[in-house]
Amino acid sequence: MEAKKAAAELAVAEIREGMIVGLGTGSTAYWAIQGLGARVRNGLNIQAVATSEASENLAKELGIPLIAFANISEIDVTIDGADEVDAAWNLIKGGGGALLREKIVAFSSRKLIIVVDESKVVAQLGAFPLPVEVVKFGYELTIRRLRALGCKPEVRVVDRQPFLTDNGNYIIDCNFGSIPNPAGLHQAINGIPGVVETGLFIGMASQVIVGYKDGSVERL
Ligand SMILES: O=C[C@H](O)[C@H](O)[C@H](O)COP(=O)(O)O
Repeated sequence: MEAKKAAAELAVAEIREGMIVGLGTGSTAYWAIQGLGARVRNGLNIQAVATSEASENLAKELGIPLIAFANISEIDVTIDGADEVDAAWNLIKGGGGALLREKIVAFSSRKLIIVVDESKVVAQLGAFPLPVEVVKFGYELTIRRLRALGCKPEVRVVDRQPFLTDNGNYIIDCNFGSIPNPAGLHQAINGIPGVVETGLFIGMASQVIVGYKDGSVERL
């Protein structure tokens, strides 16, 4: 917890008066939203957009003002977590199932700050099963096409029910073991009809902040 919190707090320190801020999802982004809430209570004037219903609810509880997407063209800074980060700052995201909204928000963000603890930093992506969001229609066929790309795909199940994203879709966790060519794989998966988006974030991170168990933090 200390590692995630320390990384999140350093990211929150970069938020300035008047910014539009993207709120990530997950246990590390949670600390960033808490930190932002504290700064808002101390008078910081910002507006936020959220990458999940959970983060939106948390922002509301903390009194962080939210702005509709219709009223903005760009987000100044988004702070979000990741499941894996490689040396080129390519990411696997979606462990919490929020990858589609996260990618939509990240794509329109001038700056994407990724906050992780040290366990997420890897030499090569792929030990963490890659989350892929797919529509329900024909998902059995979509899974076969995913398997043909060399992974062991599994429909994500929570409480013995297929997990549904905030968008009403399934998540297929694709265990590749290792992903030597993240950009190529992202393209191949997104080429399968039925796939909505992959959890591979290629060249999107502008900054990576790593927290360590002893509470220290490092910018990569
Ligand atoms: O869908 C969830 C997101 O991509 C999270 O940012 C990611 O899974 C990391 O979450 P956490 O900070 O809880 O490890």
